[in-house]
Amino acid sequence: MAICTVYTSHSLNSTCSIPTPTKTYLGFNQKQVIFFTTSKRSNRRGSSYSTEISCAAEKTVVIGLAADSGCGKSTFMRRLTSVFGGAAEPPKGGNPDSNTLISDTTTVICLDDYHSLDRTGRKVNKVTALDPKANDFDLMYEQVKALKEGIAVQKPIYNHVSGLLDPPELIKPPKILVIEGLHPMYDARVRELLDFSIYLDISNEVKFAWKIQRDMAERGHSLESIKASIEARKPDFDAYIDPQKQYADAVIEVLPTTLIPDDNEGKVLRVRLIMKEGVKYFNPVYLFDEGSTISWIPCGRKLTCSYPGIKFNYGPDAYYDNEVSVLEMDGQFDRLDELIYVESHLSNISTKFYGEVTQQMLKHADFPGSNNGTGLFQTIVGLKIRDLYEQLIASRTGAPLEASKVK
Ligand SMILES: Nc1ncnc2c1ncn2[C@@H]1O[C@H](COP(=O)(O)OP(=O)(O)OP(=O)(O)O)[C@@H](O)[C@H]1O
Ligand SMILES: O=C(CO)[C@H](O)[C@H](O)COP(=O)(O)O
Repeated sequence: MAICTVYTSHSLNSTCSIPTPTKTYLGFNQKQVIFFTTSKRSNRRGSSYSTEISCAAEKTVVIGLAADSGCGKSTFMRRLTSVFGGAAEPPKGGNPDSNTLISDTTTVICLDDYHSLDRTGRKVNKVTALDPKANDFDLMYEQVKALKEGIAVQKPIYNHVSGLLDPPELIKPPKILVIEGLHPMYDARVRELLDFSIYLDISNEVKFAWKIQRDMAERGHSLESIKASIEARKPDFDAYIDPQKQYADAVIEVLPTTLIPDDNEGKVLRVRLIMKEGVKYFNPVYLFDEGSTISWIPCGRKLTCSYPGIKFNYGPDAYYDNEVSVLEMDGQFDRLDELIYVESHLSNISTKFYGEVTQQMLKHADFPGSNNGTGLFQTIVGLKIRDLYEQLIASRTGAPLEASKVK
């Protein structure tokens, strides 16, 4: 049983399309839809959005994932949705260029959809997509808030193929809403709505290597144009995107290896999982002994390590003004099945059975980063998010948590 709020018809105003609750009842079934209505308002592009009202009892859990373009958000999302099971697909029968991915449990929306200026508009106004002036944070806030409260929204679509703003698509409140893109933690109001936040912090050297790999090899761009595009984005990236990492509950930092002196290939990576202490329902992962400082080279008899080997570090640290735990992996795995050896030395990884991390990594061995810390830490963060979701839901319904967790 849960508390449901009944919404009745309401007068519209120009800034808010969410009706005012009038009565609160105790004891409705969690999923019961109490009332349905439609509200309309105009946005600055002249479209109208309708709002569907459902019972707000089972509130959506909202996760924010921030990173620059081409920094592995889609790959991370594929790992995350896989942890929850079921395939993630674009809305059925909708715009073929939709950026949304829906699975049984999760809906991933791309914040590019809140660009208020299309490609031409940005060119005319001489702003990049990273500039807040090119994005509608009021609408982002209203819609994420509505979804969190169990209210469906008509979300705009930014079409990356045409560079235009397409007609909106209906997004229903999922169990877990992931908002991924350039600015999930930029606007304080949106930030407040997040139950958990992640920042993918890819160093310039590595970003460049990944961009070359994708945009040169797969999209036929020239080296000069890739360099120019990174340089053109850098000032706005530094001003508006990078500072968001201070707010993240978990940061996955990707740096060049230190195992190969003066490495400039960017293939072997040093990856750091920076986990904020004191976040409700999130217990940082640790290696061997919680709170200690550990350095571990696991290349003994149980793990095949070719040059330059693998090195783990773990320990407490400070990040911005926050107390954090940092787990670091430098190097790459030769054999993914042997990851179980590393997994068995990690604690608080929120698996439901022994070897679940290794199983997930083997399942997606073809995803970028599966042989190094990017894949490992993305998988672990996915499991932590599942755990956080289950704890949050249990706390709301008062149901006991299942006792099947291994770690
Ligand atoms: N962990 C990784 N290791 C190596 N390369 C990676 C990794 N993650 C991503 N890449 C490279 O970066 C490219 C972009 O990855 P992905 O599509 O996941 O990023 P994105 O942030 O969603 O990009 P965009 O915002 O441009 O759609 C991949 O095609 C791949 O070449
Ligand atoms: O930083 C980005 C987010 O992924 C894109 O550059 C932005 O969305 C603009 O997209 P496009 O280049 O397709 O017009």
